[in-house]
Amino acid sequence: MSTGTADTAEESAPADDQSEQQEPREPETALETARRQLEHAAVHLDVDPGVVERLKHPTTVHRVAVPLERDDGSVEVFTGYRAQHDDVRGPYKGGLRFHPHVSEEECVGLSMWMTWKCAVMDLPFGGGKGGVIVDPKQLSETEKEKLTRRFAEELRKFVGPKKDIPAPDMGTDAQTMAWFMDAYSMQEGETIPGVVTGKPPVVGGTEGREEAPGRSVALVVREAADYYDYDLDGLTVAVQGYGSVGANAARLLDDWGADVVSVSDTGGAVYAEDGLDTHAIPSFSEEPNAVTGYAADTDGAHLLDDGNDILELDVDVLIPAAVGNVITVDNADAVRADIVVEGANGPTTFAADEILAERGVHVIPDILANAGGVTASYFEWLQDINRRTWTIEEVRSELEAEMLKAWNAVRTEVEDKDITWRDAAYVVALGRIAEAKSVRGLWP
Ligand SMILES: NC(=O)C1=CN([C@@H]2O[C@H](COP(=O)(O)OP(=O)(O)OC[C@H]3O[C@@H](n4cnc5c(N)ncnc54)[C@H](OP(=O)(O)O)[C@@H]3O)[C@@H](O)[C@H]2O)C=CC1
Ligand SMILES: O=C(O)CCC(=O)C(=O)O
Repeated sequence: MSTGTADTAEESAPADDQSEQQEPREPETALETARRQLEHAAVHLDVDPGVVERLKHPTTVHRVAVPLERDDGSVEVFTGYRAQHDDVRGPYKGGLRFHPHVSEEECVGLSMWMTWKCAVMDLPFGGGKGGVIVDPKQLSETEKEKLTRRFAEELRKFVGPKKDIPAPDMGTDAQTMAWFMDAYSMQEGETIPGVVTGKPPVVGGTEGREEAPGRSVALVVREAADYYDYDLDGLTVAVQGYGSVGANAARLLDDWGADVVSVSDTGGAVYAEDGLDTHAIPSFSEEPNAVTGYAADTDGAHLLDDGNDILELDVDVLIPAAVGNVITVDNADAVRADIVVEGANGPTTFAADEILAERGVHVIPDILANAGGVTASYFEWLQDINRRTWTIEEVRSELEAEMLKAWNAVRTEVEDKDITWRDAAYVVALGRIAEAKSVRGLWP
């Protein structure tokens, strides 16, 4: 975080000039992982190498200074980014993160994953991602609002319902999106709900957006369990991260009969052999850091020695749903789950992915598994444009239909080409993007 220094708002050159020949460090940055995944998957598709090369780079990265007057009267200047990766299929789309580890490189990597995610789901969007380097837990509600409004003002020229549509991600939520939409609309002189998605329904948000990424993770777990002949009833599941994605996935799987034996947050991981009562554990937005309290108060539940041990539990399905780079070369051999369903973006490094593949662990990638979030965002965008609201039942049923369509498209590539789920998801996405580029005649 920069304090008291005036980084002027500026548009920086694409953050992409590192040597691609260097041996990647472990853990890799999101950008390194995204590029290596792209190269790996492109081999399985007859696609112009020029297109692949272009897709390793973002179109633009906006870097802005976000000054904030704190409640005590002092002024701090935070740095924010918006990376815009590719828009051949439609406006840039992707979340905004408030987190101390936000960086330009991370935003670029995450924006690349958004491009693939939207293409896997066949949504008319490209990929974007942004954020502010800040720990939102250290800000009061008023400070969060002021920071969000100023960030929206700095990004105003670069976003819009037909240009780039932000949404929630780590450390941001529906309230953040409402402030962002209000600040943007005030500058534009009219209410423009479609500038962001993930808003509260009362200001143009859709029902079901908050639960959607977790719901899609649960749907994918259900399909993967069925594909690999596991019974959903009694399926053992561990979930790292008990926020928007993790808690919604855990609770739905619990409702469907799975045994969610462990969940975690930054305070630690709680374990109960017979399954946890997931509804009794408050999620991050309901009460941050509540997992440890639940463990202390509940018979039959205990904390694991180290929160990260959750990744090495002997369960049928592991759902990393917190942050990136948690499965690395250091622990990939110790993962004992049969199936990993990625709730977070980029939880598995490229090298760890190879280890898991060699060991026969099936990894269902983020760009498919957590795509329910952006799919519900698409539904919200449609509702905003049409000034018409959908019921929660409509959202859930359309979401399930879209997820099954994407799952089947990816499964077909897995079976036809005998490749991993990640490569298959990339093949589906890349095929659509390359075709769009070819038809539009965009070059490079
Ligand atoms: N929200 C969305 O719409 C979407 C989010 N994602 C991705 O899902 C992931 C989680 O996002 P989201 O659920 O929104 O985030 P939230 O901010 O709602 O929750 C994050 C959760 O992860 C926990 N956490 C953070 N670091 C660790 C760690 N090292 N070990 C264990 N738990 C940890 C937090 O714990 P604590 O409470 O202690 O801070 C919190 O419970 C991110 O990778 C995000 O990009 C993907 C698709 C859509
Ligand atoms: O809903 C969206 O637009 C994007 C959500 C997101 O950031 C993600 O899927 O990683």
